[in-house]
Amino acid sequence: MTIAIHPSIDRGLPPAAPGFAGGTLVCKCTDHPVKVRVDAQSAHNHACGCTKCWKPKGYFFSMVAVAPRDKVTVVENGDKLKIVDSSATIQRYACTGCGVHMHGRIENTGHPFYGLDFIHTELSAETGWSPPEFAAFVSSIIESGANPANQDAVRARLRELHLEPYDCLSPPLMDFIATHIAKASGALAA
Ligand SMILES: N[C@@H](CCC(=O)N[C@@H](CSCO)C(=O)NCC(=O)O)C(=O)O
Ligand SMILES: [Zn+2]
Ligand SMILES: [Zn+2]
Repeated sequence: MTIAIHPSIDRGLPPAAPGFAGGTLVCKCTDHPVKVRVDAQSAHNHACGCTKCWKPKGYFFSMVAVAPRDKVTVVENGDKLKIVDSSATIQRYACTGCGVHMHGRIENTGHPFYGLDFIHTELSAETGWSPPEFAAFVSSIIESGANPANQDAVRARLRELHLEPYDCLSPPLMDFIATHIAKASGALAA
């Protein structure tokens, strides 16, 4: 049996559409859904196995990307949103009706990813978003209850999907984070 990763990823996603400029994320509530407009193409889309990112019920991976925070606007029913954990680096705004995370925001201006909001493009009806490029925090699915004995098979399935598995973020993103930290500490010239 094929290992399930994430419904949209298992189904297969189209490539990014040239010139694609965003869409509207809609939560799962049938009544008064929360809507968030993203006026930009997504970047760094990835499958994330961490315990914190929102994922569809029954799956161990989320699909999460980033977009500039000034391009992410709550347009309808924002009163239903609540921050899941205000002490987390990424403040995830979840719908109190259905539990879906609509966007995650970093308020620490010194953070390497400050200025970017985390979004789940599967919540949008538009097609053309950038598809996932890699799989992050794969070992972390064990923290959500995945059987450690299946990890080889999970990584093999991710590779089959052309999503190279990592246990943190991808090497370019980890290098970006380290470079930011080195410049802030003075280890590298700013
Ligand atoms: N093993 C932990 C890892 C959690 C973690 O560090 N998650 C990353 C990636 S989230 C999107 O890629 C992160 O940056 N977290 C910051 C935050 O969540 O505020 C676990 O699984 O919980
Ligand atoms: Zn909702
Ligand atoms: Zn995550």
